Amino acid sequence: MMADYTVRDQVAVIELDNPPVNALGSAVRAGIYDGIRKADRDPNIKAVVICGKRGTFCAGADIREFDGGKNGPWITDIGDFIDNMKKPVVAAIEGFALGGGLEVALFCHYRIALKTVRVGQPEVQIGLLPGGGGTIRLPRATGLKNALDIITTGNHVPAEKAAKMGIIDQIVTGDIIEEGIKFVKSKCNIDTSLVCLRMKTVKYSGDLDDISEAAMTKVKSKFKGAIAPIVCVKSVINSAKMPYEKGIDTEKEHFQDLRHSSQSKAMRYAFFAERAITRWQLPSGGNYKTAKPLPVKTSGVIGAGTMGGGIALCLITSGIPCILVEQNQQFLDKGLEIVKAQLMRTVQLGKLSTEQAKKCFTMLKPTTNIEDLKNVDLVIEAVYEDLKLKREIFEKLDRICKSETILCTNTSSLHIDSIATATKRQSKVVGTHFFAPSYIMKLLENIYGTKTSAETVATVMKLGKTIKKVPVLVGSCTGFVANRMLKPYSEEAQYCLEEGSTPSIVDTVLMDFGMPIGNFQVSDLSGLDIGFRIKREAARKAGVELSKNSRFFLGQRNCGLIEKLYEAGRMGKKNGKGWYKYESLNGKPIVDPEVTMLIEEHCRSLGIERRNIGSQEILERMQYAMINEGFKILEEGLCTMAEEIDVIWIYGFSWPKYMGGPMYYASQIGLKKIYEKVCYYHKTFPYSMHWVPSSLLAKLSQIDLPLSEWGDVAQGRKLVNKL
Ligand SMILES: CCCCCCC[C@H](O)CC(=O)SCCNC(=O)CCNC(=O)[C@H](O)C(C)(C)COP(=O)([O-])OP(=O)([O-])OC[C@H]1O[C@@H](n2cnc3c(N)ncnc32)[C@H](O)[C@@H]1OP(=O)([O-])[O-]
Ligand SMILES: NC(=O)c1ccc[n+]([C@@H]2O[C@H](COP(=O)([O-])OP(=O)(O)OC[C@H]3O[C@@H](n4cnc5c(N)ncnc54)[C@H](O)[C@@H]3O)[C@@H](O)[C@H]2O)c1
Repeated sequence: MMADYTVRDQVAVIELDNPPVNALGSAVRAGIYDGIRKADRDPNIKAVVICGKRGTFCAGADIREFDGGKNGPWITDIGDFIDNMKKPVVAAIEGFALGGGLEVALFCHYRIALKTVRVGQPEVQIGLLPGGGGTIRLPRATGLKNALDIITTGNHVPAEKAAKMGIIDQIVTGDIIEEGIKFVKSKCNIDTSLVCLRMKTVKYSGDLDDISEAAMTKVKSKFKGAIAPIVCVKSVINSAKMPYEKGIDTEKEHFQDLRHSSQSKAMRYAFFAERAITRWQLPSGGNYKTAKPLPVKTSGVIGAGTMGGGIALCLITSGIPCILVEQNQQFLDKGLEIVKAQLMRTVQLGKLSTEQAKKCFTMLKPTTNIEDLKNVDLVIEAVYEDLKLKREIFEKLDRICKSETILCTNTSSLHIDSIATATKRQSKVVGTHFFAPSYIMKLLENIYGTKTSAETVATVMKLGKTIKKVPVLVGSCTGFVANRMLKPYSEEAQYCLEEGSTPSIVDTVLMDFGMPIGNFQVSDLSGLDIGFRIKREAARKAGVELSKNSRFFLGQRNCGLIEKLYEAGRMGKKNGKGWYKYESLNGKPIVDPEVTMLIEEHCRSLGIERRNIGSQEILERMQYAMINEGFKILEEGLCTMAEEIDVIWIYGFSWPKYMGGPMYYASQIGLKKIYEKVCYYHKTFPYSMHWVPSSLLAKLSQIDLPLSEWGDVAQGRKLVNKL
């Protein structure tokens, strides 16, 4: 049994024991169920304490069991039994009480917790609803409003707040089991039916239908396309509408439906993918197990522009003092204003108090003297994307900084070695690629160079977690993984325009698929000048003319629309006109007939016949081109597992988690079909290199292997028979 049963001072102590987080698998549920029945039967037992081993109560149901058919008692059987017990039962909580863990605690007559505890119902984040009575009992403990908020967001609630909300009865200090025993013994003479949540009514104010409608509207706009939040709202509302038993039965039906839904399966995949990517390894052999991160107690950021200011903010809000270096006072003042404004916004959103924000700001030391960085543990460079400038800065840093300092670059495209070779400490140079807006976006693409040490990688992987990002380790190539995959995706979008589509049609197709924002809206946000400059730089490097009227550029298919829009002064949202027009800086994109005319004129001048392109074709071309690139990335060993690519798309480009990421999506469509389509488009568009089929994709399309093994095949760790 995975729950220990001991007796102390006439109190039965049931300790959940399932490493590492006491997940509530079938054996644990059986252990609790047997334990409470044993305690109830035993006349020498006066009360029961339920708690967890290893400093934590329980992180909920064992997610790995959801795909299989393991049985054991249903979780609410435990609740039904406790509800009828005369002996008081207390949940003594330390660490986490999440999902089914909180539900077990809500079955108990009382809940006590250490101050450091966090409780929550995070099921919605894996496409589920609380299926162990959470949607019916939590509203009875804390009222409808709080329960709706906790259950539809999945956010953790700290113990003291949970106590104010009525979820926790008492905050305690000291040994949690001792405290539990002391607490529950003081309740032995109480009529348990009076404190049992089943017997309580759900508190709310206003009209139930209005509350339901408002909650539905909120989740539909906040979690577009996701089913689970909608079902969560329905079930929580049921707690006030239906008798207890009916609410519980309906909740169980909803839970089973969601458990088998494609959305929940994808989100469960994403949950484990996020954890799998922490087990990184370098081609040179170092890995997450053997390498020890260096402490980062102080930091520096160079460049307080779009990215640097946000990066500095990530550091200081995580308690790491930061020296922010700019080239002159004017740029520094401008950068500081942006940092201040972002901090204010954080306060407005309730994420930091004014005092906390003030304290953070004191951790920022602005300067125009790069020499001030001499003693910091780690520096992140975020100056213009200019190799010569970056090399100069790294050469300087190498001279100035203590020998242990790790030097990071936020370059979005340059090879790490091309920067690292400016120093005599290549093992300590690494890419830390943040995504705009750098304070908000969760992805941190960490890039190793040929000589980057495992210790350096371990340090930036740990730093990523410390600053609340999702760090993913990748190898170095032009654009790294995220931007390299984005390129064919965006290029196909532009080709669709010149073949007959429009920005709003393409964007609508993508948003209907589940992307929060379309390709051309993103392009307007980043600024069309960026795309234009990248092409101009490529042309300069190759020593050729950038010709907007040529259908070929560097031997490949070319679409000159960006150049034409740029030339027409359309920079994107920043000047109110790009692929769309905007009435204000915060305005919504509006279809602009001028752009439609510009596209049509572009086609006329190049003799391109326009046609109707269906949404399926738009989706396939953008996504399959990018997925094909993903397989090439795996093949080249720049990622070691397909999960890394999916996490990059979820956190870098907001790919809907309920679709699992592009590689997972490919696995659901079937690699045979993807490969055939890639071959078809390659034949149709022979001048787009991104349609050259990946040989790994070709190989995998002939065998049926789970996604978790694609990286092994790519790297030769798993040999597959030649077909
Ligand atoms: C069929 C019968 C159903 C009964 C009905 C149940 C109804 C219920 O309402 C449904 C649920 O509870 S749904 C559940 C609702 N609960 C949640 O969604 C909570 C999910 N968990 C979390 O949010 C985080 O893990 C914590 C915040 C707990 C710890 O964070 P941290 O300190 O950064 O640690 P970390 O790195 O994150 O995890 C360490 C290791 O533990 C692993 N593992 C963790 N939880 C697991 C689980 N529930 N399961 C399995 N494994 C779980 C994790 O994979 C990793 O191992 P790996 O080998 O490396 O992959
Ligand atoms: N903007 C994005 O969306 C984005 C996303 C990811 C990565 N990046 C990368 O981040 C880096 C910075 O980009 P950005 O958009 O923040 O640029 P930016 O132009 O907004 O900011 C660059 C800043 O660097 C400062 N700077 C230039 N030379 C300096 C020097 N010698 N010493 C100190 N400061 C100096 C400039 O004054 C400017 O404030 C680039 O490498 C870019 O490729 C940008």
